[in-house]
Amino acid sequence: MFNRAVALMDLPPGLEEKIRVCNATYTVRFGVRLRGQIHTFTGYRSVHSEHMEPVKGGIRYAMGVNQDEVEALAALMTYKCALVEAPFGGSKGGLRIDPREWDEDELERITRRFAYELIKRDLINPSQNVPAPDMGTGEREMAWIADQYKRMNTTDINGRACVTGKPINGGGIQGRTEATGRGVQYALQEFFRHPEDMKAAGLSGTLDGKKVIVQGLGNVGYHAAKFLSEEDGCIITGIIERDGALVSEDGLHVEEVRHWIAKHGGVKGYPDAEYVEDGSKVLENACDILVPAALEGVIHMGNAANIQAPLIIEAANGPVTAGADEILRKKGAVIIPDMYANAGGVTVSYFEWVKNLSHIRFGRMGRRQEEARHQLIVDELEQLSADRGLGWTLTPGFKQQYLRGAGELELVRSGLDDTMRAAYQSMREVWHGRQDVTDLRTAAYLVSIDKVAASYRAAGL
Ligand SMILES: NC(=O)c1ccc[n+]([C@@H]2O[C@H](COP(=O)([O-])OP(=O)(O)OC[C@H]3O[C@@H](n4cnc5c(N)ncnc54)[C@H](O)[C@@H]3O)[C@@H](O)[C@H]2O)c1
Repeated sequence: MFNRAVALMDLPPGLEEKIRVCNATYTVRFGVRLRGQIHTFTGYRSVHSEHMEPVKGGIRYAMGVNQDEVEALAALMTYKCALVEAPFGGSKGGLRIDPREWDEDELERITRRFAYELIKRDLINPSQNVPAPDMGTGEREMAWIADQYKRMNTTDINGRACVTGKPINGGGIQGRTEATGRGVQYALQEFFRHPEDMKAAGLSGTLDGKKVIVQGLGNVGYHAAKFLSEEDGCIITGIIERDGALVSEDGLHVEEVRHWIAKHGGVKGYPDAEYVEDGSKVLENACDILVPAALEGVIHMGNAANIQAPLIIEAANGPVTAGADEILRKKGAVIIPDMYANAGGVTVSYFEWVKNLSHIRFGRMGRRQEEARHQLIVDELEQLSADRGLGWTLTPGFKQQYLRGAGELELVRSGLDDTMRAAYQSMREVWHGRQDVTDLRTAAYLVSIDKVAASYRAAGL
């Protein structure tokens, strides 16, 4: 898919290869004494592109983690950050572990040891490499990593910015936990503002009443499904989880299904819905919008022709394989690509990082006369960015809300909404503006590779 895009670009000779390759991948194997014996774990941190630093990307805990996967995900982070103008290069990390096999104390020891290995090599560092949550990790793991960094760098005043997705009382920012799911919602809201785009998928009207199937009720899928059903009137007709799927044409109650899973360990037995043991078959059910929000490669050459959804939004990273992408495009389905669709997480991570580095409390100060102070802070942040060539930009909505003394959550939401709208506009200008571009993924690649190339050209190699 990268190749399809670069074939349409006029890059200087050799730059395409420089952008494509992953700069470095560090593999770590470490032992932790647990349950009376030493267990050896394998982890990775891959840096795809350092055209901007720090580099950024989540840390995933899953048994399927391997070098190829983290490198592909690190590359995706480069393009994602460029597309939403978060001033970072791309990185990704992973630990080959099934987190459900270990209790909390054990996971803390494993996480701290993994973090130690990465911190001592500057692969976790506020100015060089800043991880975030991904599959199998969340704010708890990020808090352990931040604390580990602090212990090893006691005098680093910017230490909190070494990782994002932290809990609020540990230097996090409001709205980060749900940011990726919220971004999926904003992306769909933006798509449904454009009749021409809806028409391309054979859809019309608004999100209200649209039938949605979601795969994965984890961090991303749960929040996306919750917001779409509670705030936009979507009907969640299918939820696919590890142990099977639930189907109900009348709509599933996302919060209740989530509670059921927490209590029973899976969806099986949930009342008032049909249970389908082979959950992946439900990806093929008729609906208006399909939201794969769990694993990569779930829509492949083997099932792509059977997918009935006219609109697929890639909430997960890489849920549609390259072969399936082609089949779906030929069928006329529209795919909102991962590099845009799930960029809400890194966008709000960027706000958290800026908050940590600026040592400024975001949000309401309580008094009208604070407005002048807010203006000063905005001016100072922009000046700092200009002086140091950091490329920080405060979006117009964010600035407006900040100046009127909005709370932190409002700031985060408006900044995220601005970002998702602007990035969508940049993709759709290419999608509709060029005869040789017929899909949003190619458009997204063109926009982002162009930005990465511009950075390399400006910096020199
Ligand atoms: N967390 C973030 O901020 C973030 C940001 C960008 C992209 N992503 C991507 O979104 C995807 C999901 O991440 P997450 O953070 O929500 O992970 P998570 O671990 O919170 O949730 C994953 C969910 O998928 C379910 N699942 C696992 N195997 C499944 C299967 N075979 N069939 C159906 N469901 C299955 C799990 O039970 C779980 O509910 C990943 O591709 C991740 O890279 C996450």
